This record gives sequence, structure tokens and C-alpha cells, in this order.
Amino acid sequence: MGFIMDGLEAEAYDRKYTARSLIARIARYFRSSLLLMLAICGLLVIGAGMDAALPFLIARGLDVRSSATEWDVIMLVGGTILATGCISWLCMFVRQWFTARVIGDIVLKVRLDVFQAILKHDLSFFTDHASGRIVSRVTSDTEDFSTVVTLTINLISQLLFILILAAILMVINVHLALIVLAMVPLIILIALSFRRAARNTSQRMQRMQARLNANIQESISGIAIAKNFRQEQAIYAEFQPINAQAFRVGIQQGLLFSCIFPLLLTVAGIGMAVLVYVGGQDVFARALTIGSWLLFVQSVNLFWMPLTSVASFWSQFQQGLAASERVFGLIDAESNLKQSGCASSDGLRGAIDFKDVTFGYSDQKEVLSHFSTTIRAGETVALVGHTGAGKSTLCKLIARFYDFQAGQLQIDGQDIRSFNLQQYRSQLGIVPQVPFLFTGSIADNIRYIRPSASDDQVAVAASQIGQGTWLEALPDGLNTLVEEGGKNLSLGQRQLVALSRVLLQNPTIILLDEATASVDPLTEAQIQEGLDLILADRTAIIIAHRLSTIRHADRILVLSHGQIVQEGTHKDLLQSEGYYQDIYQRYFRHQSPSYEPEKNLVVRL
Ligand SMILES: Nc1ncnc2c1ncn2[C@@H]1O[C@H](COP(=O)(O)OP(=O)(O)OP(=O)(O)O)[C@@H](O)[C@H]1O
Repeated sequence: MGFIMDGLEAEAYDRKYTARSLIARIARYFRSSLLLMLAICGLLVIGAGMDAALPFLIARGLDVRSSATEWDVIMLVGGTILATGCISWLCMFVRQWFTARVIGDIVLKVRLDVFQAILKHDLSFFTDHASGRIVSRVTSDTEDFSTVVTLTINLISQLLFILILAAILMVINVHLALIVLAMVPLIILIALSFRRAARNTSQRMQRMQARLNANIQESISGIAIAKNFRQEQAIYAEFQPINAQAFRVGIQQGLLFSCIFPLLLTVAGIGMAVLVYVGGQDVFARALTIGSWLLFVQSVNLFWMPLTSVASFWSQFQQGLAASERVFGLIDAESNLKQSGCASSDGLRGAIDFKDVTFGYSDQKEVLSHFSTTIRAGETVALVGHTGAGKSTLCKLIARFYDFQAGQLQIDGQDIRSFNLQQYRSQLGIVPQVPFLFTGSIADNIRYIRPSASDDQVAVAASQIGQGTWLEALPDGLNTLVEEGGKNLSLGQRQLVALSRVLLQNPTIILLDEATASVDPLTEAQIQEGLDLILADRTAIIIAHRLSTIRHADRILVLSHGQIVQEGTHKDLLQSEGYYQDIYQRYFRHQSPSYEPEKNLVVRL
């Protein structure tokens, strides 16, 4: 079992629901389709009535033989078959059409609910869970969810059919009908015994699907790197065992599902043999006519089919329930962010105060331990430090992407948790190292945070960054179409779009992760001008990678292992020996225009 369960464990946010609570919740989705459902039930009754009554009507038609001509009998029986066949076909057609509509409506609503729930989650949710697995819940699990709907409708139709047939069997022969009905509990018992196993294998299959999706998605998103390092074979090798596991899980599920039907048919076959035997004896004893015996056997045949499919329905129904459990688990997953209020953040000035803050991404490791610092409103603070020092973490806490475990983080003297989150975030201008651009025009991307901004406002913002000369290099200026993620633009151009976006947004606090990759000197100058413009009069926390930024910063915080080890201006820090000097020598010195490589020193600070 080890191999087959590898990587198929429940996600942290998965929950166990009872079948009853799942069904009650699924039923809520049916509410708005109530009229259609009633129409479907009506059509089911008529259709099932027609199918079940057919042998009965034929038999009765044949019974009128004595008083009518043969031609009359043929016309009567033929007409009955045609009429019931047409009505049954029409009912089935309209029913299928309505059913497709109900299923479509429900899947539509469930997908919207799941997607909305996903969007509400904070960043930690997306870093903790593979995106492929999340995608799988929105796509294939909601699809499986719809099997509950299809099966429920089928179940109702089969049950109606069984009830009508049971009544007909009773009319034909009570004694034989009771023998048939005595076997029903046995069939139901067999079906129920498959219930748990069916739910478990279905759940495993759905997790498998999610694992497969996650692996493929990760491979495709990292394909550029993989190709760069010629890792195609390694990706293939990683995919192979996962695919093999999917094969095994699929076989296991197939085996279980294919056992149930033959088993039920065996029981039905034994039942039929008993009936033929007992019925035959009744015929010999003249307690039953041959015609009625034949009609009975025919009707019992019709009776077994829906009964066995109702019984096997239960195992497939479990597949739908397992999917709905995963879907509801995602909808109900609680946010890691705990808000203490919903205060307005209008008129924020942007003073930031870390007081004894302790934070770790997991319980095992603290990234910040009793961290304290105060950033004045309007101050530009550059964060420097080795990789993993905690620079991005500080920005993520200010952006409220994560909750800290202890201490206080205050904005303008108020607990960060007490602000209306949406409103607070709208006051933050976040510029990542490699800005992500969405498909659409450059103008659409600039107005992304302020969709109401007019074309003129967008044009003004873009022209203020680097005096707008960067737009001339774009084939269609602001109307240039951006491809997925911005891949048809250079890194420098993407940064200029991101800076225009922030300028248009006009935030109170800027969180900027400077790009490490160098751009050409002209773009570099345009970016610097843009930065000077957007940083003026705003609080800015910059993860600095450029010498010019740290030189212009009001204060530099030097971080090491989540602690401030030095702070001050560039000049002050260079004059005192310590960590900053080391970092400067290693990372920043070479960017100085006064750097003389042959002497390996900066001639002027
Ligand atoms: N999502 C995460 N889950 C778990 N640990 C994380 C996560 N993000 C960062 N860390 C850990 O937190 C510590 C601080 O990371 P952080 O990204 O803040 O460093 P940094 O100073 O910004 O580094 P860099 O300059 O390389 O970006 C590191 O040990 C890192 O491994």
C-alpha cells in the first residue's frame, strides 16, 4: 500500500464530513433548479410508467383475442407499443435535456464558489499548496461533483420504475412477487458493503489526479529552466513513477467498481432461478396460467435491471461524495490571517512599527525573533543582507500576506490586524523583482489596480516614468499587447510598466524588491528617474540591489538571520567596520562609477 499512497495524503485544509451533511449541502445547490427538478420528476414518472406498463399492456392486449379479429389485436398491440415507445422517448429526451441544464447550473455555481474561496486566501495558502492541486479541485473535482447530480436524477428514475414494477408484479401474482421482494434487502446489503471501499478508492483517485496535475503544471511552468539545464530527462523520470502510480490507483478503482455489478447480477440470477422453479410448480399445480407465469418472468427481468443499477449506484455515488468533500473542504478552508477589526485605513500616513515581532513560516523555524524597528512616515528604508536574512519576510508581513505569531506590528500606531484588509492593501504599492504582467495592453496593465483610470491618466503616469521615452521602443506604444506573464517585454520594460502602475495607484507605502538582473544603462536611468518620482513623500521599504538606491535611502537596515545587525546611512555605515562593509565590498562596490577594477577599490565613496 506504501507506493500506492505516496503523495496522496490529505491536504492540511481537508476535512471529514458525514455523508448526511454532504448531501444536505449538495441539496442546497439544487434549490434554484427546483422547478426543473420537478419537471424532471414528472417526466420520470411518465417515462417509467410507460416502460413498466408495456409488458402488462401487451399481455392484456393479447387477452382480448377472443372478442376481436386478429387484425384488431395486431393493431391494438402494435399501436400500444408505438404510443408507449413515443411517449417514453419524448420523456427521456426532454428529461436528458433538463438534466444537462440542472447539472450545468450546479457545476457553474460550485466552480464560482470554489474559485471565490481560493481568491480569498492569503499568500501562505498558495505557497503551502501546489497550484496544480488547487487547479484540480476547481476543474476535475467539480466535474466529479456533478456525478452526484446525475446519479441522483437517475436514482429517482430507477426507484420510480422499481415501485411501478413492484405494483405490477403484485397484481400478476402476490406469492411470487413476495419472493422477489424478499431478495431486495440482500441486494441492498451487498451494495452498502461496498460503500466505504468505494469512497476510499474514489478519494485516492481524485488525490492522484491532483498530484498528476501538480507535477505537470510545475514541469511546464519551469520548462525554460529545465531546458536551459537540459533536465528534460529528469522531468520525464520524475513523471514516470507518478504516472505509474496513477495507473495502479486507476486499476484498483476499476477492479472494485467492476466487482459490484457481476456480484449483484449473480444474486439476481439465483433469484430468477428460484422464481422459475416455484412459478413452474404453480403452473403444474394449475395455480397459475402459463401466460401469467411468462408475463411475471418478463416483468421480473425488467425489475432486476433498475434494482441492480440502484445498488451499484451507491458505489459511484461515493465517488461524487468524495469529490464534494474535497470541494467543500477547499471552500471551508480557513484563512491563516486573523483580523481583529475592520477599521478604515483612509488617510494613512505610513509610519510602520515592528514591536518585538516573532514570525516563522512554520512552527519548526523562526525567521524573525523579537524583531523591532520603527520606520517614519515618508522615510525610505533600504534592506540589505545576505540571502535568507529575512528581507522579503519583513515586506510580506507589512503587506499582510502572513500573520506573525507574537509581538505587534503597527501602522500609524494602530494594530495592522485592525484595518480593513482590502482597503489597507490598496494603500500599498508592491513592485516585485520580476513584475508579472497580465495578458492585455500595456495601458490595461498600468490601470490594473485602478480600473477606473481614464486613458489620459494612464498616459500621464506612463509619460512621467523615464519621461515616457520607453514607450517609443514599444511597437504600439501603450496599446502594445502583452503576452502571457509579459514574456514579449524585456525585464526593464516590465519594471517601467510596474512603476507606472504604482504611480497611477498613488499608494501610501511602497514595498519594492529591486531586480537583481542588470538592464541597459538607458533603461537603468529611466528606472532611477521613475523611482525618484514614486518614492518622493512616501514610506518606502526597498530590498535593495543597486548602489544608487542604498545611497539615496534615508536609512539602511542591515539584516542577518532575521535581526538588524547595523543601521544608518550609507556614509555612516561605511565608516564603521562591520557587516555592512563586508556586504558593500562583496555586492555593491562594483556598481560604483568610482570603482577602479585594476586597483580593486573605490576611489571616492
Ligand atoms: N514560503 C516560505 N515557507 C517557508 N520558509 C520560507 C518561505 N519564504 C522564505 N522562507 C525562509 O525564511 C527565511 C527568510 O527568507 P526571506 O525570503 O525573507 O529572505 P531574503 O532576505 O528576502 O532572501 P533573498 O535575498 O534571497 O530573497 C529563509 O530561511 C527562507 O528559507
